[in-house]
Amino acid sequence: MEFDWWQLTPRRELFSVPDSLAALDSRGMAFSIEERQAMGIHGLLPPRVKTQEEQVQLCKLSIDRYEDPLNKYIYLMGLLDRNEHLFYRFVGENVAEMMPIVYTPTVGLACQKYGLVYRRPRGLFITINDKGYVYDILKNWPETDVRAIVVTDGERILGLGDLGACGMGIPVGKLALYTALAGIKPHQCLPITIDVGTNNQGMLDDPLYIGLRQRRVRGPQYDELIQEFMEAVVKRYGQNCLVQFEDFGNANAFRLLEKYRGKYCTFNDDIQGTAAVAVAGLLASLRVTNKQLSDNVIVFQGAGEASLGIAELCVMAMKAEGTSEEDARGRIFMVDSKGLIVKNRPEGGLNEHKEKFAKDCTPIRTLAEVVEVVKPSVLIGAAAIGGAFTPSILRAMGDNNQRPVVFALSNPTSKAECTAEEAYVNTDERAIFASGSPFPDYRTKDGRVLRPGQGNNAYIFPGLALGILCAGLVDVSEDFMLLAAEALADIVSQENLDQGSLYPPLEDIQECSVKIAKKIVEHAYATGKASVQPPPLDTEAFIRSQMYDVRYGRALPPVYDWPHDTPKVNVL
Ligand SMILES: NC(=O)C1=CN([C@@H]2O[C@H](COP(=O)(O)OP(=O)(O)OC[C@H]3O[C@@H](n4cnc5c(N)ncnc54)[C@H](O)[C@@H]3O)[C@@H](O)[C@H]2O)C=CC1
Ligand SMILES: CC(=O)C(=O)O
Ligand SMILES: [Mg+2]
Repeated sequence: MEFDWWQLTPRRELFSVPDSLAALDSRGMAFSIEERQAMGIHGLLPPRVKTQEEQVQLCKLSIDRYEDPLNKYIYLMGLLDRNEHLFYRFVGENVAEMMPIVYTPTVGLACQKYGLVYRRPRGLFITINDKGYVYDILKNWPETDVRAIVVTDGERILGLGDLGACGMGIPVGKLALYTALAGIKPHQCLPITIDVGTNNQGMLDDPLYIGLRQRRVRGPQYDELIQEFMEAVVKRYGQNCLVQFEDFGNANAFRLLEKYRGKYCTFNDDIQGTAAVAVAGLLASLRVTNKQLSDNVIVFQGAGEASLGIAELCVMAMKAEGTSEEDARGRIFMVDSKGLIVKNRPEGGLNEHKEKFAKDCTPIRTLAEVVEVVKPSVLIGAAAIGGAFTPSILRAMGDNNQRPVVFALSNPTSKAECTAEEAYVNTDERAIFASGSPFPDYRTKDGRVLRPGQGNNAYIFPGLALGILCAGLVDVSEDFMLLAAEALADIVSQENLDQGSLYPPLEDIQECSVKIAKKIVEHAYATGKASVQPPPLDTEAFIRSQMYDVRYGRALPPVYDWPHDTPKVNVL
């Protein structure tokens, strides 16, 4: 005899009508008939029951209907608002296609138009006017079990400059990758924008601008707000809550990293995460060039967060090869907006970070001249000057090296120093190329397909964060960054290298995150820095057990979270 679904008592008392309508979104037509009955939502959905796989196919059809990437972004964010499981499954199964939308380059466009694309609340805004009340604002966030925060003050959004409160797209996008690429549970992630104003006149004049209409507050007021924020995070979520600093302006990024590292569970993604992904690419390139890192001469276009972070980690990696610090620094040349960084620069103005790489020679003004004089084997761009690697610079790299290494790391695509095609065409297809934003495959004259890898910190921060959370690591010291770089480089296969990529394919990025996390956790225990006790018997199994399951769970009976009033420490 067939079961009569109507015999189940609808549990209407648990859901008001708006509740049930909102609940519908969480899995839509995937609710079984039994679930629909029990939840009192029978009839509110079309009769057919769909599998999540079928829903994923519908997502693909839906997003493909949009030509404009910003519309694809709006579609994806809408999906995230409605149905988290489906969003993460869809993005996770289509990483190569969806990352350019959730992340660079489209997220840059979304930030520039955030007032236009903003639909529903996502993340917390803390303004300079909230000084004294930051903890109260954190208390307004409905989730109590937050383990990871990505915070920006919007001053240097990708290479697009100061976008003020519209920078919120970046923490939202980065944390979407925390879950999509490393399985960190979405409810444990909190995007935050600290709004102290913006110096971007275009934003201030824009009727759609969503932030405070004032110029940036700097000095003690700013520092006090950030300090209050850090303390409030610990008070609300515990000392193991990770705070990833993202897209702060140069001066604040370095200052705040120095101030908070070792005292709070924090890292700066633009300085440290970028360093790890670039060094991973360089380590992988050594298998093509048959060199040691210390055999290379590296020129950086840009001497900011990304470049200095990479340069310092290169020094660490060269020292690990047995090279002295002096020799290592001697192999690294940095070019900023005023030219090659040299001692006794007439204009002065070298900060302590740049000073360490200053060369004892006469000033050289342009990158082209530096390349001509220094003859680098590696050229790395992170100055947000689109097209800075001109065809003649690339040709010089090709003339001076059998396999020149060229990294165009600036984001978004419009700021890339050169395209993959330009790098290949101007070096007789000998360049070993990577870029911050994705470039399409390139077909060589003899018909091979080169798949340029994406040298983007997205290969690092999700796995790094997963490892930090699983180990309960608070002091994210530089050895963890080198370890993450080595772990990522180790994953690169000969096939990847043969296809011109220094990174594993984006399709494998979730597995990369687990491998990076494993190394982080093992090192945290080996160095006595892990606070989760006892140590797991099987590290990888433990990590996997903590990860978010994109499949729908059972909808019956309704599950209510235990009300955590106090932060839970060390338990994922
Ligand atoms: N691929 C990746 O994972 C990452 C890429 N980036 C990208 O790197 C770029 C720079 O970011 P940050 O280093 O954080 O910025 P930053 O503001 O700290 O540094 C920019 C540097 O570029 C230099 N610069 C400006 N104009 C120049 C010119 N005409 N010639 C030479 N140098 C010049 C500045 O003097 C400064 O040293 C951005 O486009 C950002 O999106 C940043 C972090 C990660
Ligand atoms: C990728 C990244 O963090 C940036 O471009 O700022
Ligand atoms: Mg960044």
